[in-house]
Amino acid sequence: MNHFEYKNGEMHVEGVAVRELAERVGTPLYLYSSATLERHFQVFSQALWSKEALQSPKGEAPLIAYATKANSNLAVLQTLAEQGAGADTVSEGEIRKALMAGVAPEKIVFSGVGKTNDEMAFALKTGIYQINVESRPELERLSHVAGSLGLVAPIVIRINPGVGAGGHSKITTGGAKDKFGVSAAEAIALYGQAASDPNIAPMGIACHIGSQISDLTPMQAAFSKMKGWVQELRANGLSVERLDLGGGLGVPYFNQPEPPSPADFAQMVALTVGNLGVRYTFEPGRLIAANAGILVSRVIHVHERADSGQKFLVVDAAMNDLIRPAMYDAYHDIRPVCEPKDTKKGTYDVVGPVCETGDTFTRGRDLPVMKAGDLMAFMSAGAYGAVMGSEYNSRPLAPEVLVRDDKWAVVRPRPSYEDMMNQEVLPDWFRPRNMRASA
Ligand SMILES: Cc1ncc(COP(=O)(O)O)c(C=O)c1O
Ligand SMILES: N[C@@H](CCCC[NH3+])C(=O)O
Repeated sequence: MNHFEYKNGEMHVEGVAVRELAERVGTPLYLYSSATLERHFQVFSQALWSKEALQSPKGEAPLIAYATKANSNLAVLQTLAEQGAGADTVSEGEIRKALMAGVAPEKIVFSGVGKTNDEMAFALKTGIYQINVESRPELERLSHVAGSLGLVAPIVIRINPGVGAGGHSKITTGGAKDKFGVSAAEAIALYGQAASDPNIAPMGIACHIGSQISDLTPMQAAFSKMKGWVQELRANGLSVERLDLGGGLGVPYFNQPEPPSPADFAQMVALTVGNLGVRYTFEPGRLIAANAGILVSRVIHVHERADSGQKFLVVDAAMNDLIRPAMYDAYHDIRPVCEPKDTKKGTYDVVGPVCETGDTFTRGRDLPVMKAGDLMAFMSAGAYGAVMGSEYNSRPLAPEVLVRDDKWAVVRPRPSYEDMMNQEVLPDWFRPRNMRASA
């Protein structure tokens, strides 16, 4: 069931008309469907939870740690926490948000190549499930931090399997030259070192090879290498209780290769690494959030070049609201909020007001004919949308609205210009003496 549908010619999110929300809250704005978030989490989790080969020896189901970075709005996190989601986090801020949303510490994973000592200390004191260690200096610092707190750090070591995959080179993480994780040989040496360190409890290994992966082949290749390394560690007399296989499964962005379903993914995982005597962790982000959200924008005007006839649809959303097209040449389907009666199409470059040519959502796209004031939606914008927003060009961050059935709530308001500027004022004492208010 799709929760973004046209009813009486108008796009609705669940039971709420998008036009009405745009009028009440103003544009640009992000809209999320609770039902879609819940459904995506359940479909993915059930696919993995239903596989007997993926139960741990103690009978635990895999931990599904939602990759908070995809959309860390607290209301979104809370919605997912209520479904049983854990959280894959990459900063103290994300750990704090996950906790505030009600995710239990024992369901929180902390990844990232540059955790600071303070962040490590916070994670340890919180008692999270595991820290995914990505390098030797990190392991050494973690040992020191844990020792000084009198705590033992539960870790897995992130291996860079040398198999990169994903929708763009900037989001491929498992290639041998990518910054994430250590080589298998180094991981095996580090694991041994960790096992003899009283401040560290090595629990297993982790990998995550990229994002927007539309083919199971590279995942299968990486996972089967991971299985080999679990066996190698055990052959060295080391205990391995956990295997974290990351996230990365792609979503159907309109006009792109259809990615494998969660059921196909679960089947591949069970066949490749099932029954390994470990507890599994998965870290889906985009899969849960991307198609649960849209960015709604209004056409400011249509600029038609007099000489060439090139038409620019100038809209009030910009690259500061949704950076994916500028950063990864990403494709987002664009739909009118109100279905036009006329089936005529126009060919448009859709651009925002920001002073960069990169602030172009698409070039030469055939869309229904649009005019100033019309509303349109960038589809599949629930993941890596609002979270990557900035105030570039002094534009306030777009507000976020969560819908459930026929109810809605602003779950992050648009900041006022005063809020935006309050922090940036030059203190009086800093100014030349003769220019101070007190002078
Ligand atoms: C370690 C880790 N886990 C999970 C994810 C989530 O990826 P995705 O949103 O593609 O599922 C990422 C992002 O690529 C990541 O770096
Ligand atoms: N921000 C990226 C995904 C990054 C994945 C996180 N490691 C995107 O919008 O596609």
